[in-house]
Amino acid sequence: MANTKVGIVGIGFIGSDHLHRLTKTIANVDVTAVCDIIPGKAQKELDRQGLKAKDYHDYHDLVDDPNVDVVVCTASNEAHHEIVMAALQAGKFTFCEKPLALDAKDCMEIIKEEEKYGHRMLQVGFMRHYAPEYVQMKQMIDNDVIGKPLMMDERHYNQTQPEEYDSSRSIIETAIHEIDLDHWLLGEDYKNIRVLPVKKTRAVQNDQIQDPMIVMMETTSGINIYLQVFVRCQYGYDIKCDVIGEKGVLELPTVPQVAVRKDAEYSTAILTDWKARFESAYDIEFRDFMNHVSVKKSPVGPSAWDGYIAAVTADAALKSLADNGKVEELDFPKTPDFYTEK
Ligand SMILES: NC(=O)c1ccc[n+]([C@@H]2O[C@H](COP(=O)([O-])OP(=O)(O)OC[C@H]3O[C@@H](n4cnc5c(N)ncnc54)[C@H](O)[C@@H]3O)[C@@H](O)[C@H]2O)c1
Ligand SMILES: O[C@H]1[C@H](O)[C@@H](O)[C@H](O)[C@@H](O)[C@H]1O
Repeated sequence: MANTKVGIVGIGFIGSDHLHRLTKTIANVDVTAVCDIIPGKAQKELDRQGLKAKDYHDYHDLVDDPNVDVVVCTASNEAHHEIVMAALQAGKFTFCEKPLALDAKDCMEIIKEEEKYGHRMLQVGFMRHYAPEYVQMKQMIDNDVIGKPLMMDERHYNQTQPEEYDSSRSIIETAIHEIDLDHWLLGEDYKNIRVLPVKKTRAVQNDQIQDPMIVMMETTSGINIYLQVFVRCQYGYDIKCDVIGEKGVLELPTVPQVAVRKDAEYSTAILTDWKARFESAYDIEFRDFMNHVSVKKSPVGPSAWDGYIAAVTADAALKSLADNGKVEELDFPKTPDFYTEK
């Protein structure tokens, strides 16, 4: 069988990483085209990785290229909606990094476009669904290992983010992982969300940016989730997830690192970025996505509907933050059959 031809739009940090993954780790794929809005950026990355592919500057050309079967969108958040719409309109299976779009309204437009095909065409890059440790947590919750979950205690810390990374990105780009993940882990919708502005770090010189922040969510059965988001914590990339149940606690493991005993110290390293922390999750995610779309089967990973649910919740979170932590009630439409049919 011929290799599947992939085009990648947006060759920044994760675009370069997925380019490497799709050419070196995932079998039976050819990356035939790349595109970045910044002239020369994609070509420079091709050269750095010793690869050859068509280099476009306008994503419309990549999407319409008959030598591209599948579109991977790794462009900046604000470009996702237009790129995904164009890819779907061109009839291409599409992988879009999270968030699916900037808000729920744009996600709904994507859903309407996808529904025209009568089957799923799109997967969203919520790769934690593929991380073996989260998969195990989900199985343990489903198998009642700790009884009914009562609370969750989470941390999403980045070592740093650029000056322009504002509070809204902390929600729609950072907290969106847990917003999506927790509802998948627990198998419940959210009832409400609030975002508390807390004492700010001096690591950002812009008093309009709220960093850190505390995101609190409650599910329909009353499970309370407490998530600290801190995108300039300075010390490392630190992800925590505890699920506290009636009979016990599930703890997300930290990535195993060799411990060093030396000079009267005992230490283990902390990772500094998402690339290393979730490397295997990204690999498994792409293997699964490509296994399906390469034989023209619908992808089965996180869907546009998951992207929409996360965006509705993120919209409410932004509202809460603007309103000094007011509780925002959430109400979701029933999941369309389209997204539940196997
Ligand atoms: N799943 C994850 O864990 C994960 C990790 C990192 C990033 N992401 C997501 O991936 C996306 C990219 O993040 P990044 O850190 O690589 O950002 P980045 O800024 O390094 O890269 C984005 C690239 O997209 C390009 N771009 C923007 N608009 C474009 C357009 N219209 N056409 C073509 N190229 C365009 C930019 O020039 C840039 O090179 C974001 O949406 C982010 O949320 C997801
Ligand atoms: O806050 C970052 C997250 O920790 C990563 O996992 C990526 O999603 C990245 O896009 C975000 O900026």
